Amino acid sequence: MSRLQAEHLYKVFGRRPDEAVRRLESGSGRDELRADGTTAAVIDASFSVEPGQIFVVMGLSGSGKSTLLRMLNGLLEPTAGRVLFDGQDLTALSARGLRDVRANKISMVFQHFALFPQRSVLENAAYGLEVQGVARPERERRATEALELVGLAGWEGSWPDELSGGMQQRVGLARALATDADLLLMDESFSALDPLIRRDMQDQLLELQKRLKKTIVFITHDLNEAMRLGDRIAVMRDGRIVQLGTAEDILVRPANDYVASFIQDVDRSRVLTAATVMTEPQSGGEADACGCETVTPDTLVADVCAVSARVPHPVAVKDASGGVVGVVPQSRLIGFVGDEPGEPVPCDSPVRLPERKQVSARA
Ligand SMILES: Nc1ncnc2c1ncn2[C@@H]1O[C@H](COP(=O)(O)OP(=O)(O)OP(=O)(O)O)[C@@H](O)[C@H]1O
Repeated sequence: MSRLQAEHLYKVFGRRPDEAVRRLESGSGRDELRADGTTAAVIDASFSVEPGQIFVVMGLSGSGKSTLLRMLNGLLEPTAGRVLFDGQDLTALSARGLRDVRANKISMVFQHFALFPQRSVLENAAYGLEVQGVARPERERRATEALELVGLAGWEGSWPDELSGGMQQRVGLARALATDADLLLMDESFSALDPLIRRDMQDQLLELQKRLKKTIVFITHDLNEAMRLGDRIAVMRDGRIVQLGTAEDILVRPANDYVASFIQDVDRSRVLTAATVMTEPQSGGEADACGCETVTPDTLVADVCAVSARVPHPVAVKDASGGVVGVVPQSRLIGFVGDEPGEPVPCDSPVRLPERKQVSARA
């Protein structure tokens, strides 16, 4: 069962929202409604998030990301549609039932760290557990563990203003992890950080995720961040999800001109993998017969290029059991960099070079 499902979610702000949904369903656009003073923030959003997945919602400012996220944790009631969490319809829960789910099963990590300045790092990390009513010794033990997970062991007694931005965000992450919630909702969590620290946090999240296997919905306006983090990505525009897929789907098969224009500046060699460029291994070929360097299907194309420069023949792609599942000839890599999917064409008028005179070694 999916951990989280959104079924035909709509959120309309303003007058007569139900009528607005009917108009949207019968083809009216967001701009038509806006002319009447109504904002369609989210229009017909459907998707599911599997346990252990990082699901990224990416879009420009005003595209509806935060509104969507707030419907996923029940902070906002959808105008139409349902949110199912482990099969349970959040939209049908009582206020109390919803509070329980939010306190115990869902954690939020915000862009602005939302730390209490007059509480220690440990108390901040334990805050979610305090809300759950967990006794002090137990919550301090779990908060200490969570701080260790995010690399902040030893900082428990410090105050938030003694920490850098990146460290403060890690306290926010520790707070979310300490509650043992199954679902983490991260709203532009790394957007306020400097680029290098941001990258560091992305790496750390991916590293933690390998161990913890949480289900994460991550909101961002940054396509590169979406591509680095997302197992699946929903691209939003003007309230609608315009494409839903893996980073590879979006890069290789953009759904429309809007998505295509978005991906123009993405360095594809740092997103796409050997699996996208490899060809069938030829039986009896060199790739599986030698001890040269090899790659795995998920090696980034940029790294395959580096290996290819060191290996005198197509690079072998091996799976976890060591079997060759494909090869990457250098011409494929050059074609990839130059965005040329075709094979080399034979030369139609080879130029004959004059034969070189043999130069005697003794001369
Ligand atoms: N409470 C509200 N009342 C009226 N309109 C709202 C409300 N909340 C959001 N909106 C409108 O809904 C649309 C989507 O807003 P939302 O904040 O969800 O977008 P976003 O993609 O998260 O943008 P940002 O990245 O700037 O936060 C915007 O046009 C916004 O002005």
